[in-house]
Amino acid sequence: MKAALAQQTCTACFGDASPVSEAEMPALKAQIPDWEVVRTDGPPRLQRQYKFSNFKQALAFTQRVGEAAEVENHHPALLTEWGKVTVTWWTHAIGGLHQNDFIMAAKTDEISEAKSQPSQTRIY
Ligand SMILES: C[C@H](O)[C@H](O)[C@H]1CNC2=NC(N)=NC(=O)C2=N1
Repeated sequence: MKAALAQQTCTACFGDASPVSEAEMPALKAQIPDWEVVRTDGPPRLQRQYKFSNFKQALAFTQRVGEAAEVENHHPALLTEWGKVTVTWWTHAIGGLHQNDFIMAAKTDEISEAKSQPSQTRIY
């Protein structure tokens, strides 16, 4: 069996890479059930909103997702608000959805499930 999406790594993606086909979509989508495929306004995108109890936690989550994006060289749109973060994944190079977007959506879910880091102790 293929490794779970969250355990996979992104492949380098260029303009000639194949987008995920309509036939492949259901099996991938089933692994990230809380994500929505948004098809309005431009390329199809994967989108999910995560809830938090304050701005600080939302910002810390945003930072962790950003760090994962840098590791994989695949970057989301992140909207950080009081108590919520909206994460949107798509592949700019192909103007659509690539396997990388599904991998990163699964990794984002894992980050949200990980115990949050204790906040830094202030020394001043
Ligand atoms: C040059 C660099 O590898 C590319 O611009 C990467 C960076 N991060 C990216 N992120 C996303 N979401 N799509 C891309 O096509 C993309 N391309």
